[in-house]
Amino acid sequence: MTDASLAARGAALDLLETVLRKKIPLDDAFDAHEGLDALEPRDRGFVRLMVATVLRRLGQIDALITETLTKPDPIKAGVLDILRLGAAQLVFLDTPAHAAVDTSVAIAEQRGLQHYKGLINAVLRRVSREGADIVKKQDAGRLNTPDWLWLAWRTAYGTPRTRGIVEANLVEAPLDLTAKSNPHEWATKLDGTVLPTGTVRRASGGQVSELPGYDDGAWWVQDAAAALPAKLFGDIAGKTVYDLCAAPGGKTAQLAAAGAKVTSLDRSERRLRRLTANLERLNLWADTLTADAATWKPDELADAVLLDAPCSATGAIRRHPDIMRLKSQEDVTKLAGAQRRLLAHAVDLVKPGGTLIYCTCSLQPEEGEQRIAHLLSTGAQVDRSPVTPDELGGLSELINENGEVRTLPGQLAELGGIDGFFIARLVKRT
Ligand SMILES: C[S@@+](CC[C@H](N)C(=O)[O-])C[C@H]1O[C@@H](n2cnc3c(N)ncnc32)[C@H](O)[C@@H]1O
Repeated sequence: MTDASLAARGAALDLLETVLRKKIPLDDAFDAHEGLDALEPRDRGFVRLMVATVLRRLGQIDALITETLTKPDPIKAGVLDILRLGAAQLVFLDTPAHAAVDTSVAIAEQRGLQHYKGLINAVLRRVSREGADIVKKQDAGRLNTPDWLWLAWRTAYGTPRTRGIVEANLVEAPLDLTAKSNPHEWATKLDGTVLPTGTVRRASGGQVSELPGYDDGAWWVQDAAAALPAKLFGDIAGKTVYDLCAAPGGKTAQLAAAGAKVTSLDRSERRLRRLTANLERLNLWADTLTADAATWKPDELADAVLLDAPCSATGAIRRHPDIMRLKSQEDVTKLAGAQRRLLAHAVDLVKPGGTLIYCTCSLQPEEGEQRIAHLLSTGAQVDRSPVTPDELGGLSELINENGEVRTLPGQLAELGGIDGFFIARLVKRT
């Protein structure tokens, strides 16, 4: 057991505790952890993989631990987290048994939990012997999905499509990139493929910043579904666009690359700094502004407005499994209220005849379909402008009966799936 392997497990334990108990998103916890910089990139990658696997498979792992516990007594949170990380390595990450068990016992010692070393050793040895058979019999998709999400998705999409969502959420998403131009050329250079919608897709893994074209700003990371809203403005060259919730800037970059005159707003100064840095790398330009999009009053109305509203992000669980452990139905209700206010105000920022696109990376109808239905029921001066299959590379299954885009993670499975997204295009009445 090396110092590095122990340090990696220690960092993973810290991160798991930060997400599960302090309710801090994994990306933020990762950025703030001081010990990670001392690790090799490969070990840092393994830390993230261990934590993401526990968060993705928490229901299965907890059921497995319960089944293999020698005594049914409740276990201390710190001990449980060590067991969870150990079990994830043994059953899902193919870590050799001695490495997973020995490091787990050593971490317990380091954290003042020496009293539990015997229990950790016994449970993990049993998991290493019986774990694979036990998880084979589990209903993985259902066990790992919190009840509130399972019920909400079944109500909205029915059981077969919910099955598709939860199965897709078990697997890490591929790496999707938007190329500034020539996606086919970049797909060849990056050993990827081009999806019907134009996204360049390659298998996940490795350091993104080491890939060809990163330093030259030839492309940026953006899920295939997240790349759709900006495309639905059509030919946007020379038009004024307000990107109201813009950071970290994936959609601003698309609009700027397409020749639009973009003003990018975000309430968070910190996130807006990331947007500026991203645009700099890409050699693209937009006006930026820290402001509340629910009240911001520009001097002029825009040809086009994009509202990529803050949401529960339940469509992005493949990439961010922590969402399942952090969000609740109360969050969805609260966010829907904010979206309602942002959407009503966004209508007022569009010129007559101009286009408003509303989108969220949520699977919850309260943050998608219901927001548009509600807006239209209030008599807002906009009409739906239905999306047609040719605008999505022929993928008609991504369009609902109202001409809105509704993607589900179980769709396009043969191509590697797609994040869950909702997109509505509206036109301001003249
Ligand atoms: C879904 S993210 C946007 C992603 C971005 N459009 C992209 O493509 O990279 C939502 C953003 O909305 C911002 N936000 C939340 N409430 C806001 C408000 N009232 N006014 C402006 N920005 C807001 C958040 O800081 C966050 O950066």
